[in-house]
Amino acid sequence: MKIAILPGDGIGTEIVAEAVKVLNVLDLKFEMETALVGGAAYEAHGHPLPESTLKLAKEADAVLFGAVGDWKYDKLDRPLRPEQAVLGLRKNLGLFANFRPAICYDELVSASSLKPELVAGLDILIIRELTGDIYFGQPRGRRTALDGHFPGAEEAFDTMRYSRPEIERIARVAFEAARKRNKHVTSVDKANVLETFQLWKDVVTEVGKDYPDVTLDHMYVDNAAMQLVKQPKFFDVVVTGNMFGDILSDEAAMLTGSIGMLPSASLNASGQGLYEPSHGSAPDIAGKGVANPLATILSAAMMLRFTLNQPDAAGRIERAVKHVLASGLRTGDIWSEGSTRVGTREMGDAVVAAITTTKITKG
Ligand SMILES: NC(=O)C1=CN([C@@H]2O[C@H](COP(=O)(O)OP(=O)(O)OC[C@H]3O[C@@H](n4cnc5c(N)ncnc54)[C@H](O)[C@@H]3O)[C@@H](O)[C@H]2O)C=CC1
Ligand SMILES: CC(C)CC(=O)C(=O)O
Ligand SMILES: [Mg+2]
Repeated sequence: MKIAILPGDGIGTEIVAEAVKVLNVLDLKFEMETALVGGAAYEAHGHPLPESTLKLAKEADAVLFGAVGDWKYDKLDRPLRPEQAVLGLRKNLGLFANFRPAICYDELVSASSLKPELVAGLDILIIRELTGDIYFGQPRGRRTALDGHFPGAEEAFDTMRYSRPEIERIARVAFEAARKRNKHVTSVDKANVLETFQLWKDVVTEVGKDYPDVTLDHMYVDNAAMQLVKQPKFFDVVVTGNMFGDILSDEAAMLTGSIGMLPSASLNASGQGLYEPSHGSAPDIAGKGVANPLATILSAAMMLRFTLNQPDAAGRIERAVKHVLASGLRTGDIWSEGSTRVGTREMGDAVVAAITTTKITKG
């Protein structure tokens, strides 16, 4: 089992180190190879996604990714910006299906931004299409406007687009996932305004006919943003496009206590995957040793379950995380009165200790 380790920038290096530490105590044989990506790769090689990093990612069974980006790269041309590395990996590896589970652990109900009764027992799966939409659509660029409100002015444009097969395959992923859960899919769109999402809604509805056992409803994205905080437990599986999924998953993170709790898996058609926390490089706290590593550690668990076929090991990590939370340890983002504040490394150490010294064994 070969894992490409791509820590990236900012807190990426701190949180990935903790996930690697956890993987190393599982008594499994991994070959791990680390490479630069994002701003770190730009500094060293002049490109955020060097050929050697891409090759490593393609050849590995799975990629464990931290995060990329920093405000200091804001003035770089877009193709050289660190964020292009993660977009490039997603596109090159064909990672079209992004799973972002938003689970509110019992111990973190009080850390949620919502009232306890709204989030206790919360378990939502956001399935975000990851290789299409306005993030990848062509054409895009800058030009002098020929029409519109200000002809002659400089303008910028991006293109939102989805093809029928792209929608169909992500819809199937969502319905299949719902079958293993509470058999409820909410497709989030903006079909009242956008042609792209009218097609989205039509195709999801058609695919839904193959899944009569799954309840399908459709919701406009503005309403979905509201319902997520009004009655989050209405949702089971949410399927949506790249941009709406990006935004809604950060919102859903706060229902679980923190963006530092939201793992993710990005899979291609052959089950190869890139695993990363849903958050970014958090330049505001980078280097301080305070970032929450649990989203990355839980992403490593997803990697073991989804790609490396090690469900027992994945379960051990997940139970260890619960054990650590139950013992009262909290990084700053999930801290509340009465709990014990720890840093990134102590949190990783505690998960390792829970795996190695407590009764969190196989099975
Ligand atoms: N997949 C990736 O590599 C992503 C990269 N980015 C990039 O990251 C950089 C920063 O972006 P932001 O908008 O600030 O989003 P961010 O997700 O990095 O941070 C947003 C807020 O959440 C906090 N936060 C994030 N992760 C945390 C953790 N594990 N523990 C505790 N607090 C945490 C940060 O301190 C910050 O206050 C930008 O360059 C952005 O483009 C953003 C999202 C994803
Ligand atoms: C570079 C961004 C699209 C990454 C991001 O915000 C995400 O994947 O959640
Ligand atoms: Mg995001």
